[in-house]
Amino acid sequence: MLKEMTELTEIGRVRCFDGWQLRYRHHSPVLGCDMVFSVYLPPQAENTHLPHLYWLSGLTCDDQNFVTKAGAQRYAAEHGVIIIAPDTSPRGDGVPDTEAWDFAQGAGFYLNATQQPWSKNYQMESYLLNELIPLINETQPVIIHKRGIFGHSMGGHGALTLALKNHTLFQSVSAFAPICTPIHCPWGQQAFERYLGADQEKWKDYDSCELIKQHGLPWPIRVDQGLDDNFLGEQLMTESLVIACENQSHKLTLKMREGYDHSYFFIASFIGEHIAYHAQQLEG
Ligand SMILES: N[C@@H](CCC(=O)N[C@@H](CS)C(=O)NCC(=O)O)C(=O)O
Repeated sequence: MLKEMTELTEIGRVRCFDGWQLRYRHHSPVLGCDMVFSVYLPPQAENTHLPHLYWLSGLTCDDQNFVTKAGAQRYAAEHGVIIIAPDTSPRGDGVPDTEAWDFAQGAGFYLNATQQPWSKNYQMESYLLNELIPLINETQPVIIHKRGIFGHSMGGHGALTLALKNHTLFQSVSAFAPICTPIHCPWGQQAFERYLGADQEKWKDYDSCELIKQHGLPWPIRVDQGLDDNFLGEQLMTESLVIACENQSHKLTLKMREGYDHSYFFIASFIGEHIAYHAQQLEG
């Protein structure tokens, strides 16, 4: 198993801000398919191990949306942080899929499915925690106790829930336009019903607002949200996160950004602030 995990094939290497934007393929025993992920190594990585961030993307994305649109490399080079961008679901002909753009391939919701036919492959939570993180620790120049996580929309939900459940594994978290309470919005309800089944009690383990009720994080949550985001009211429900944090006296730094929508133009506008935020949180 370990040997299988370490067999990485480099499929991309591009110079970027004096570092390298890399892309790898590997077989994932956890997901039962081949997976692709990207790693940005800033120039400092030539000589030393560095703090690192996992970026989780949103619906319809693979690793390339963030790599090509967010403009993160400039700031990662400035602050000396490595960024790992995984895919958003298992992939390939052998993996069950649907016609819908917001369910199945491209929409793994960073959970472990329990229902057929999804449970065989849709194990993104285990993939990230038990396979990709050990693989990165083994193969990239990362400081293993300086690990942050951030993401967008479905990936914001993933970042928040994974951080809330693993606050010794991660030391910082932030999100752009996260799905704050998937158990209450159409995207989440559709996905959780099919991945996790009808018992809504089981859904709570993947809902940031529920997890904040159960236990908070020892460090703040940082969120940016565009006020012109078409998904804000029906799908993202930022207000629920505000209330959950207020009720638990949990520190939330929320920036509502006037005029910004849900796109990567919004992410690109504030990615520098998020990377600086994580770099500071991971300092010391
Ligand atoms: N149906 C639209 C909406 C989905 C959407 O906005 N997806 C966000 C994440 S929830 C995204 O990052 N899309 C890819 C991109 O903008 O590159 C699409 O296919 O892009």
